[in-house]
Amino acid sequence: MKFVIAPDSFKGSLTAKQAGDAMAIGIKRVFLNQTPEIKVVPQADGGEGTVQSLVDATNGQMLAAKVHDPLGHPIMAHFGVLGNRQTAVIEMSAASGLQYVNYQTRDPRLTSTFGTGELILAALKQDVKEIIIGLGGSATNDGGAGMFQALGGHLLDQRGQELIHGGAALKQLARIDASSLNSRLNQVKIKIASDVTNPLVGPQGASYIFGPQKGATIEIAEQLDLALKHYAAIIKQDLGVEVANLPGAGAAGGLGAGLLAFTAAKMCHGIELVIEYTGLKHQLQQADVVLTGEGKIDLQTKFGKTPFGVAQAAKKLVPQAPVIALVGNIGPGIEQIYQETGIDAIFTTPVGAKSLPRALSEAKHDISLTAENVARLIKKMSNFR
Ligand SMILES: O=C(O)[C@H](O)CO
Repeated sequence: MKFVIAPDSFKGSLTAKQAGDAMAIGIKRVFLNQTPEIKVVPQADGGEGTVQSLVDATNGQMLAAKVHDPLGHPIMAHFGVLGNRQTAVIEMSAASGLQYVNYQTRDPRLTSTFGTGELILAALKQDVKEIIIGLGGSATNDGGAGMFQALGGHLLDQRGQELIHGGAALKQLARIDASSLNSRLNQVKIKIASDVTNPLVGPQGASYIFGPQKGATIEIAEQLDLALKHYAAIIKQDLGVEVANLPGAGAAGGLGAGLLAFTAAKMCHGIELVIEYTGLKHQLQQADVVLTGEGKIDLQTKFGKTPFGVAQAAKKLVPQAPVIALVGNIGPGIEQIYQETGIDAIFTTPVGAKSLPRALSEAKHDISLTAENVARLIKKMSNFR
């Protein structure tokens, strides 16, 4: 019997690999003497945990770089180099994420993706041939302007002065000078693993939809949207690239647009990239049971989150194998999840009623126990066949 275990991380408690290993422990307890084949293939969808999952799944390496946070303070941020040594993987939030600001300091008019550009420079120094950049969880709304400046580009106002950092300053942009952009950028492929498909501007754009979680009031969101519209117009004028309405351009405060405008980046679905780079499809061959999971499953899952991607791949390759999701919590819309994702059964893992901190600290034990129960059922059922 072959089990393929391909979960996302359980945010706040376990990495995807730790969650997968916990499931494997539970299964082994049941199939003690039969040594089933168990493949743990950690997954992610481009959001938080993507670097760790890809590094774990490929026996890669985590590296640290000194960069600047969204407000310009020096920090150490991590990125990964995959086992093939050809591919670097970055989460923009490692340098420019919401975790670096608080209620008092958050201000998307001022925060910058400069640190993400510095992380890209650190990845370029590793002599890789491609860079995967995960977008999402940002504290920024600068359209990737800071990233461009860190990479050697210049954003100039009417007087030829460099723009200061932050989304609000984009309103002053008069000219883009990409002549001194780091030349290594032309030699690498850049793939964007985006968490959303929103455009850069307009009612569904970066400022109105994601600005509020970064501290924007309605007035500030309006100001930032106008600044991004102006930025997109200058990008079109100087570089001939139309970014305003591209799907995903509004991800991570418009960093999607910046990457598409200033580099030859390709926009991809996060989970599809991760499935490809972790070799999940190969591992799924001959699988009898597929286990996946995440911290919370809900309606958003069907918009490309990890269990959805895993279930879709499994249904194509091994349609007879049940796909079972072990999750920390189930949100609304479970019927739709069953109908539209290909997941056959969902089990919550916390054992008994407990507080969130306890559920998080006991996650490993509880996930093993739930996997053990699933395995007991599978074993019994397989005896009937
Ligand atoms: O960072 C953000 O703005 C959101 O996660 C959407 O990408």
